[in-house]
Amino acid sequence: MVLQKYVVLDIEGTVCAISFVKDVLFPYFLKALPDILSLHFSSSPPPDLQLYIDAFPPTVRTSYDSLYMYIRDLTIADKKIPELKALQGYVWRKGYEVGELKAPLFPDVYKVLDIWTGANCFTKSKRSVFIYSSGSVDAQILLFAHTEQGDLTKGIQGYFDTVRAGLKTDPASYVRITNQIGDDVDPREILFLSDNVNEIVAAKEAGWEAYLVERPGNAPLSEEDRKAHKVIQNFESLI
Ligand SMILES: CSCCC(=O)C(=O)COP(=O)(O)O
Repeated sequence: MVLQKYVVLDIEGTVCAISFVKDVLFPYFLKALPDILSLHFSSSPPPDLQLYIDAFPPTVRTSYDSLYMYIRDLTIADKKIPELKALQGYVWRKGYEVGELKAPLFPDVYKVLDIWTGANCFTKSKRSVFIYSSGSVDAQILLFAHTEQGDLTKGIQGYFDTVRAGLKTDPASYVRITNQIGDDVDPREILFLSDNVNEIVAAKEAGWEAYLVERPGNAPLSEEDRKAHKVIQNFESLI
């Protein structure tokens, strides 16, 4: 039996409700988008914004309307593509910094993160915690820095997104993360928690231990999923 010294957490549907992303973060982004694009097409666009916009295909960057519709449609379809995720993080930064956005993590997440990584944690309970999400690394750090219970980033050892690691449904991404966590890390020492069964399957193929997380508001799990994978409803069952 191998002890899982490392825990890798998905975000949406695992540490916070899907509704925070779909009903709060995405609408915030869509509301800000017209102003952001007007700024980009103005006579003095901010240079940092230019970099984010330049990542979109040249054919859609030709006018405000085509770029607006392209980005809006990608957001509504919840496309997990890096240029969209990077721009979303850019827009959410202001929302978090002015206090308009705060991430409501599930109560057990705060409690268990403290047990795993807090200053008072016993050696036996200690875990190194990492995040792996389709949201950009910048957006992940913002979220954990602005939770309803304050800044949790001190307890998190590292962040992975699809740019750093690859697609979450590809076993090779989990192999890349294993190597980035440390040269001598045995994949069996890593526990992955996610609400997405395809991600759990990919992580297991890379040799990780992986549990499905069932939270209120998530898509229902099939009987087959429940038979094939360990399912948890609360991180407290891990301590
Ligand atoms: C941390 S960014 C907000 C969530 C997000 O944009 C997203 O795509 C969530 O993806 P996940 O892989 O965490 O389900």
